[in-house]
This record gives sequence, C-alpha cells and structure tokens, in this order.
Amino acid sequence: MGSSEEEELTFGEAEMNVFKQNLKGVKALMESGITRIPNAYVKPLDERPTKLSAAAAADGNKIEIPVIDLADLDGDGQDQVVKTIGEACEKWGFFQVINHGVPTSVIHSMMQVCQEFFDLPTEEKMELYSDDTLKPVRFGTSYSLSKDTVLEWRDYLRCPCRPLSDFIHLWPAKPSTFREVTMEYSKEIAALAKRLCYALSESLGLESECLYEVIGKHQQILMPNHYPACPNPDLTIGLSAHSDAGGITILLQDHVGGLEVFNEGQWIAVKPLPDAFVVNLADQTQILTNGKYKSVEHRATVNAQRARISISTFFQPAADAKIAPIPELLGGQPPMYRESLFGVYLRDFFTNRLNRKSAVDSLKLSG
Ligand SMILES: O=C(O)CCC(=O)C(=O)O
Ligand SMILES: [Fe+2]
Repeated sequence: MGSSEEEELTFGEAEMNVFKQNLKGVKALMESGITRIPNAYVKPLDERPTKLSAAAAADGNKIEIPVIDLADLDGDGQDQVVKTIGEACEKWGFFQVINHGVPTSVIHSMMQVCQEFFDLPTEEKMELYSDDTLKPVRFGTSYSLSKDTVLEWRDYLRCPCRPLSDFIHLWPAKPSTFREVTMEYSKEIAALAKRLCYALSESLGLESECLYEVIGKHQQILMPNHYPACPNPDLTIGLSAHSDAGGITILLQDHVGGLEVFNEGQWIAVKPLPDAFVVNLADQTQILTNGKYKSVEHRATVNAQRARISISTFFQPAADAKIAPIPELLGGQPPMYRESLFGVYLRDFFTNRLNRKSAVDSLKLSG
C-alpha cells in the first residue's frame, strides 16, 4: 500500500465523528440484515496486520510454533512428552497437539454444526444477540459494539459448558443437533484439558493435579468464532492482539488460517493442521507460575477469499477463586504478581477493550 493511500485512510477528528455516528447505527443495521459497514472496521495504521506482519512475512515460512505428538503422553514416552511441552511453554506459550485422543468424528461434527449455526439467517442468530459481556450465553459481533471504537471483523457465539445443566438449555436450539454435538465435543475437550494441565504441572515439577485443581475444574467456555471473507483485509482485523484471561485455551481451526502469535517481536502465522488443536497459555497460568510460563499475545487476521471458523475453549478458574503465584514455584524470590479474585479479573478484562497484555500487567508488583 502506497504512503499517500495510508495517509488518506488515517483517522482524523472529522472521520472519527462520522465513524461514531455509524457505530450507533450498526446494531440497527445488523437487525435489518446488513451486517458490515466497511469504514466502521478501518483500524488505525499501527493495528493493521500488514504493518506488524512485515517482519514476519520474510521469515514466515520458516518459523512455526511447535507441534507436539501426544500419543505417548500416557505411555512409556511420557517423560519426554512432558519435557517437550515444558520447553514449548517456556519458549512459545503456544503449541499444536496431534494424536490428542479426541475422535476425528467429534471434531468434524463440531466444525460442521458451528458452520450451520453461522449460516443461519441473521434474524435467527439475533435472537441470542447481546452486547452485555457479562451475559453467559450470547451471540455477538466485534468484541463489543458499545465499547469498541473501531469494529472487528468477527462474529462469535459464547457457550459456557460447565456445569452443563446450568447452561445447556440456554445454548442455541438451532441447528437441531447443536446441543448434542457441542455436549459431546465439550466432554472430549475437558478430558484433553485435564491431561494437558497434568502435563503442565509435571513439567514445572509440581504435583500432577496442582494446576488442574486451580484452573481446570471450574469453568469451561466454548466460543466459536466466524470471520467472514473481508473485501479489504489489510485495513482491519478479525480479533485484535490480546492474551486470553483464563488458564489455558484449546482452539480448533479450519483450514483457512489467520491466527498469528507474537513471539520475540514478530507475528508468526499458525499453519492450520487437519484435526490438530492449538493450545495456548493464558493470564492465570502466568500469574500462578510467577511468570515462568507466560500468556502470549495472539490475533486473528482475515482474508478476502474465504470465511474462517475457529472454536476456542477457555479453561478458567471459578469466579471466586483467589489466584496468586504458587509458593513452590517462587524459589525464594518474591511473588511478581499480587493475588486477585478471578471474577474481578474477568470483569475488568471484559469492561476494557482488548488491549494486548494490559490486564495481567496491571497485577505486577513493582520491585
Ligand atoms: O480465531 C482465532 O484463531 C483466535 C481466537 C482467539 O484468540 C480467542 O477466541 O480468544
Ligand atoms: Fe484468544
């Protein structure tokens, strides 16, 4: 993109005013079936993917996040798998897993039913629409229409899965197989998350169940994301740079690609692998491990050719869980983070716009 074009697209005060007027009308327009107003999605220059990706593009084909084979996690090669996971956590905080034990049929049905959900007519999805980020089950767009100053090129569904009986009746009733398929998928993902939490604890020299007791037992949130094809993908983003708030995240993505991870100052594209899961560490793991393992910034770019679906599952502590660095991991050093109540952390996380790692950084103790 030439520099004169960039200047033209930079937001000045006049453009912002036009944009703010548009924003008020977005929900009404969505309800009438017009879902995208292109200029409402034009990000400031420094948040557009091309600029930040320029360095990564040169190296993009060479650098990849680790791919870990879990076939031996419960067998003779367990120690080696745990060690590999520990190394991936320290260097990347992001890795893909294969031979993870979740049946391919469950994965495919889940992708299919999410596709069918997003393909429903807008007015049917709007029955679940809410801009209230504290509402447990909802369909939404961007991050929050009322808080975002520039919109994100994404729609999403949010479905808490645990305890199932509290939420399943609130999940979408259409497509007719949604609840059954999602229930099956969430059970399989819960089992995988448990194995991963055990491996993470072991890689840190902790009792196997330590992290699971804190982050795995309590909340499991499923969030399918839909990124429509975008006529001008260089000007906008599907999901801004952020780290996840909870403990660990397990993501299933289709073959389209768009997820990028920030590593050593570069954005690295995550290559979609059929039926693999992307695992990433989130903020509470950073706090619990006193920064030994870090939550990692990532974002989703969009493209002009194809719509993309990804399905995040967030494992996180209960709202009333007090989260602080685990004493065994301090090694005589003072804790780097102050204790916080996870519910309060999450409320602040949702009240503010996604802003890189500002939420976890705000708990840092000085000196
Ligand atoms: O769509 C993706 O690849 C990323 C989704 C994500 O980061 C999230 O849901 O928190
Ligand atoms: Fe995320």
